[in-house]
Amino acid sequence: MDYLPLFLDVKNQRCLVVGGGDVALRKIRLLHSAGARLRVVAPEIRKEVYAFLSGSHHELKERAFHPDDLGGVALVIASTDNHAVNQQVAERAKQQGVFVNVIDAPEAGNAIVPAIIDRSPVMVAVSTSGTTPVLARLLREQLESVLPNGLGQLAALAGEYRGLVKARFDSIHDRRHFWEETLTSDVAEQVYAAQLEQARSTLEQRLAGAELSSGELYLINVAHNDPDELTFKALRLMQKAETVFYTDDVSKAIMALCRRDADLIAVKNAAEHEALIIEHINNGRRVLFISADSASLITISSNLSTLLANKNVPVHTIPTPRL
Ligand SMILES: C[C@@]1(CC(=O)O)c2cc3[nH]c(cc4nc(cc5[nH]c(cc(n2)[C@H]1CCC(=O)O)[C@@](C)(CC(=O)O)[C@@H]5CCC(=O)O)C(CC(=O)O)=C4CCC(=O)O)c(CCC(=O)O)c3CC(=O)O
Ligand SMILES: NC(=O)C1=CN([C@@H]2O[C@H](COP(=O)(O)OP(=O)(O)OC[C@H]3O[C@@H](n4cnc5c(N)ncnc54)[C@H](O)[C@@H]3O)[C@@H](O)[C@H]2O)C=CC1
Repeated sequence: MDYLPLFLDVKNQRCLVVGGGDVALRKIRLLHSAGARLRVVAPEIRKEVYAFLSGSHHELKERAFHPDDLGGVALVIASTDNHAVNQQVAERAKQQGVFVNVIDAPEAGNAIVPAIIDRSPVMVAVSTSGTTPVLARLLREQLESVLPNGLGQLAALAGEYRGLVKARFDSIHDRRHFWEETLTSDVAEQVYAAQLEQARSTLEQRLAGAELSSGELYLINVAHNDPDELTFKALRLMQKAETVFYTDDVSKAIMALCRRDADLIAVKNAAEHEALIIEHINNGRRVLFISADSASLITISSNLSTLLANKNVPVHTIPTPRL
């Protein structure tokens, strides 16, 4: 990882943009929409910038960059069309310990502006670490087309209820379960259909009536060991599972798609882990057993089915067994 992705609160923070051309305008709009106080320095500043930054808490200076411009700033964008000037701005900013984004030479600076999907409060940012900005844009466009418009409203609504949900469920595990179910339930559909009041009442009903979660078991065979060959269902379950038992023949690329906070347990001899698997399920956890070896999956599947008989535990097997 060459860059650390982070979301910064720049409200009321002084941010310096050196340059006042097309690219600078794009960055100025972005900083402005995040509530920054701007200082723009350039011999020629596009007129849109004046129209845009009319408030008194912004400073516009129609002259070349001077190192004193860095005084008191939280973040710098070097966005002139003069490579040497951009380098100088970057050097000075880094000397002063201020993060700087350089629009014509990312390696000269230490911050990158990503392609952004803004469904505030939900934000998605894509970067190619400066290698291929057009790819970042194309990915952003693809993601835009699959992310519902109402995503921000859903997050805002859920945010209002976090305190109540915390009070309702003692363990983080049950809270997580509640949110995973709720955020993929009718509540989400109602928010997306702009029926906010209805969504609110459905959420409240779920909160009032929700039972403590029961465990689940997912059995996935990844014979191909290639992430591109995974089905949507396999991926969804991999991202739901809180405990993952895996055999060492599963590729790293596939394991990387499991949820980040899952407990990963390496398995040599599946039979030795059956009791532990059952224990996790009985504790209400969603357990995944994943292997590239179909024989070991068939064995564990039939052993666990016997042990779980009459327990009403949902079991999902992928690929679906053919009769
Ligand atoms: C390193 C970075 C610096 C930074 O942080 O600004 C950078 C650098 C450079 N961009 C160049 C060119 C173009 N950039 C765009 C567009 C975007 N560029 C953005 C970010 C970044 N660009 C950062 C890396 C992001 C990452 O990690 O991937 C986006 C995502 C965000 C934004 O700027 O707001 C925004 C898309 C927003 C969106 O649509 O969502 C287009 C137009 C297009 O694609 O339509 C072109 C013209 C096509 C071309 O020439 O490639 C050049 C060559 C200049 C030249 O040749 O003269 C350099 C310099 C170099 O690479 O050396
Ligand atoms: N990061 C990105 O997304 C992209 C970066 N680029 C790069 O960005 C560069 C700038 O592109 P544009 O904004 O379109 O150029 P532009 O010509 O519209 O603007 C250049 C600006 O730099 C200012 N400037 C020049 N010398 C200065 C100095 N000493 N101090 C302060 N300001 C100074 C000018 O007054 C002008 O406002 C291009 O040369 C290209 O290398 C181009 C496209 C996309």
